[in-house]
Amino acid sequence: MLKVGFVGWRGMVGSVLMQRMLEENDFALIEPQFFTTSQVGGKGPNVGKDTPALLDAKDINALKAMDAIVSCQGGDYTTEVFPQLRAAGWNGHWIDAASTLRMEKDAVIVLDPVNMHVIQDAYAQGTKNWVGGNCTVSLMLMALNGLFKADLVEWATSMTYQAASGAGAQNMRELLNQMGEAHRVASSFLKDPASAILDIDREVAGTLRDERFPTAHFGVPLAGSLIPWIDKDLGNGQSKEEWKGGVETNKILGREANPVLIDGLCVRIGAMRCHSQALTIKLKKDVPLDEISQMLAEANQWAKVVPNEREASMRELTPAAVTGTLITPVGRLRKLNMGNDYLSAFTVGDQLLWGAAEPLRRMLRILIEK
Ligand SMILES: NC(=O)C1=CN([C@@H]2O[C@H](COP(=O)(O)OP(=O)(O)OC[C@H]3O[C@@H](n4cnc5c(N)ncnc54)[C@H](OP(=O)(O)O)[C@@H]3O)[C@@H](O)[C@H]2O)C=CC1
Ligand SMILES: N[C@@H](CC(=O)OP(=O)(O)O)C(=O)O
Repeated sequence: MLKVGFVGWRGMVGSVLMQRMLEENDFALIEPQFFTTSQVGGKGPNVGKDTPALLDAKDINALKAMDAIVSCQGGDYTTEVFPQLRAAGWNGHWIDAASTLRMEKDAVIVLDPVNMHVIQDAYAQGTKNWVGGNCTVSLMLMALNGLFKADLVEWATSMTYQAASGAGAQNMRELLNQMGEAHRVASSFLKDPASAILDIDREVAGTLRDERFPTAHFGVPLAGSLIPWIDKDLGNGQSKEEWKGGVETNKILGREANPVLIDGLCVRIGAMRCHSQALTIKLKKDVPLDEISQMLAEANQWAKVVPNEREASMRELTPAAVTGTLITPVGRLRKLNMGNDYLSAFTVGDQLLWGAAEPLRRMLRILIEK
């Protein structure tokens, strides 16, 4: 049985991973060892079987005893520990949620429903570093898999609506505190059906701009507003999140030599854990919409096509409908006025499931089944 070490299992991504592994009965197939950076000697999570006490996640000798290590601990941990482990001669499989190693030559970005061929080729060539993709990129590829498989995409722009969870657990809490504060200042007006909406709006706008409004994590209000920048400023007008859209998509697809052009704007909105994105896709040729829908629906079992109708879009193509599920619905499919080779699409996906934990879980499963 594969000895698998888990680091970062009690964080937000790690907890979702544990939940999914329990649902799929993965722990029955491995010998798990849990690590920690803060609670050495403590008890690991309940995974349906006895596990040894928590070991120190920085103890290279303890880590070296593992056949595979799954880390959801974060980029700083990877930067510190991974090179030491390899330098110490460890030759096991490293599966990571952090972005640190994604673009390294000896690492594969894993999203097996989309790039099983890339994973299998790399495995055969001895690759041992497997990294989960950026959530926005993975969710876009899960939904649009059919179009990429058919090599129909000449270029695409992605305009995103990204949830608070992408910024971390503290940011989700802050969003709710901001919502609460906005409601609090308006509550006496809301109780009075005769109150003027512009009075309510003035109170809310006032608190959003008040220096006491809770913004320690986002830096600015998100509730009642949005933030049109995610991740670092690359200095060329592009955010790092936007840069990832192009480079990670092509690396996942194994198309670095012949890249598909992907670019867009990434925006944070007040959703909890589902990222959405609106795409404009330039097709290589005019393909009828029914054929496109069929390709998308057949590409993988999670890419559900939602009819481009008001009711269905409002009910099925929203963060509220998708949160906590593995489906990556795609809808608003329409030929744009620019021409029959211009397609619009809208997708939604849970950024902690397919956006983070699920590709790692499935990669571990691929290794278990080898
Ligand atoms: N958030 C996201 O949407 C995504 C994140 N990722 C990547 O995954 C990695 C981890 O992110 P995320 O899960 O958000 O990180 P978290 O901050 O939730 O967890 C990271 C670690 O913090 C420690 N920790 C300290 N206090 C607590 C607490 N109260 N509850 C839980 N854990 C605590 C734990 O380590 P210990 O047990 O050792 O103390 C935990 O493993 C990052 O590299 C991120 O880039 C990837 C895709 C999406
Ligand atoms: N940057 C993403 C979340 C994330 O963790 O991305 P990455 O794994 O590429 O660092 C977001 O804010 O929504």
